[in-house]
Amino acid sequence: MASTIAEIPREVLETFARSDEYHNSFLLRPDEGLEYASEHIKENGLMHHMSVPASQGEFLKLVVLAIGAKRVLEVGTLGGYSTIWIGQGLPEDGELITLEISEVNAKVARENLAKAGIRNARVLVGNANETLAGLPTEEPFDLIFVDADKQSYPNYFLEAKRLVRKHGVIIIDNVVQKGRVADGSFARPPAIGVYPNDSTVDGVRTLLKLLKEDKEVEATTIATANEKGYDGFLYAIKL
Ligand SMILES: C[S@@+](CC[C@H](N)C(=O)[O-])C[C@H]1O[C@@H](n2cnc3c(N)ncnc32)[C@H](O)[C@@H]1O
Repeated sequence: MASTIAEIPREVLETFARSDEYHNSFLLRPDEGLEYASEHIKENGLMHHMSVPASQGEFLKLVVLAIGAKRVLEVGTLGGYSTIWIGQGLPEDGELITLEISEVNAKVARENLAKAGIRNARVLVGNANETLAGLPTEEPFDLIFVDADKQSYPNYFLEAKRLVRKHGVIIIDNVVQKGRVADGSFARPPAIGVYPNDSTVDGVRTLLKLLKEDKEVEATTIATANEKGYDGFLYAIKL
């Protein structure tokens, strides 16, 4: 049985993209560093479609500015596109740590960050599950942005909650996935018979179950419709 929710007609996707582009044309300023990064990510064969859309990058920067963040942690760097947006919101003495499993991606990200003039960012290479476990709680983060392998989301959330300050913000990307997360035909692994099996969906579902029981955070899902289709991110505050 194929999922019906996941299949968004092309005309609808085009409407999302057109609308996003229209709004961006009024709200986003051209930025050489970000434009260079997008191209450099493509030239190096990285999966550029995995970078956040520009409107979401601006949102991350706005959150950094709104909460006066000085220490930010990102899980999932790719080529550093979202890292640049976050870095642009940070003050001179701010600190940004971004975690990436791939040495190749990290190299491209470091080049992009240097070109964009983001000097206070460090890319730490390794499996984020292990890197996070080694980060101390003594210097908590103001904002943590999670955008890596979805099956690790439950652990990334628990680590983020441990490492973020009281009333700090945790943003977790791709929690809607074109509606697949809420689509019962995507079964928990191991899937059987005709049912599709998707561990990225399962990671988000487990995260949502954790949040339902968690009295230490307040959270909501912000759905997004843009050039990348229909998705959403989770916005949480540690109480
Ligand atoms: C969606 S991309 C990140 C996009 C980036 N935040 C942006 O918007 O520009 C996810 C990244 O997470 C990395 N990743 C996947 N599993 C990981 C893991 N276990 N530890 C650290 N990084 C991981 C991937 O290599 C990939 O570069």
